[in-house]
Amino acid sequence: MSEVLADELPSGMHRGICALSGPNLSREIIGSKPASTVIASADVDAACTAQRITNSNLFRVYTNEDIVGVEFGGALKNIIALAAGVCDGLNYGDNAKAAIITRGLAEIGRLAEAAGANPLTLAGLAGMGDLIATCSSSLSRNQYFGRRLALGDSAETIRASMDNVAEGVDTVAGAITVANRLGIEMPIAQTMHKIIFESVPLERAVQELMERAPRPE
Ligand SMILES: NC(=O)C1=CN([C@@H]2O[C@H](COP(=O)(O)OP(=O)(O)OC[C@H]3O[C@@H](n4cnc5c(N)ncnc54)[C@H](O)[C@@H]3O)[C@@H](O)[C@H]2O)C=CC1
Ligand SMILES: O=C(CO)COP(=O)(O)O
Repeated sequence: MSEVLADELPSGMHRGICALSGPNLSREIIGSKPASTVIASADVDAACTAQRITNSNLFRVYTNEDIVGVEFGGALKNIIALAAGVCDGLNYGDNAKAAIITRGLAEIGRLAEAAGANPLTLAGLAGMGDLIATCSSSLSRNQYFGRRLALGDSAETIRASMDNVAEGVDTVAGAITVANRLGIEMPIAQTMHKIIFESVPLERAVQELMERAPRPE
């Protein structure tokens, strides 16, 4: 998103571009429940200004200079939330869900680092934090989409039935394109791509994920 803004805005405004991301399910925030987030910008002063404007006793805002890491964390976690929804919908249990979250974070980190992010950013609120919230919460639209896939609904049917956007669906294709370009393996994203865009039956796609050659963690 920051690249799109830079393309559209005059060059004098580029240094002020910030990205906000974190475990920020909007219904909880609207309900005045406490939350934390990250505002990232290559320009520390811009991030600090945005922090001053948005920080409150209910919304604790941290700054970060790694805008690439914050944006990749926010975008890619939606794909893993789709997979977490599939996992829940198939009643695979908590061990499988923890594996999806943890190995999901590993593949998000690989791609983000290859794109120039600091891997430590992905251990923070915009990475691990948002991943936990989105993969665990029944409020997540991406997780809901995954659960519906597991119930046998097609992506088109689910999309047509939703008022709002499960962003991970479109992000899957973009992430695979970037991953292929950078030579990064993203097995969970690739599995979601097979299920949503290649009509591979769900159980077969999951079996293929589990039957990949064993490797070090
Ligand atoms: N709702 C939430 O809890 C959270 C949302 N976000 C992110 O914030 C952003 C907005 O979220 P919401 O307002 O909840 O989503 P929403 O689904 O309610 O609204 C998205 C809006 O974008 C429009 N849109 C979709 N594709 C478009 C396109 N190609 N061109 C122009 N407009 C398009 C849709 O028509 C819709 O009005 C998303 O990126 C979402 O992932 C992040 C954290 C939490
Ligand atoms: O990004 C979110 C929480 O931080 C919201 O997740 P969904 O887009 O899946 O609802």
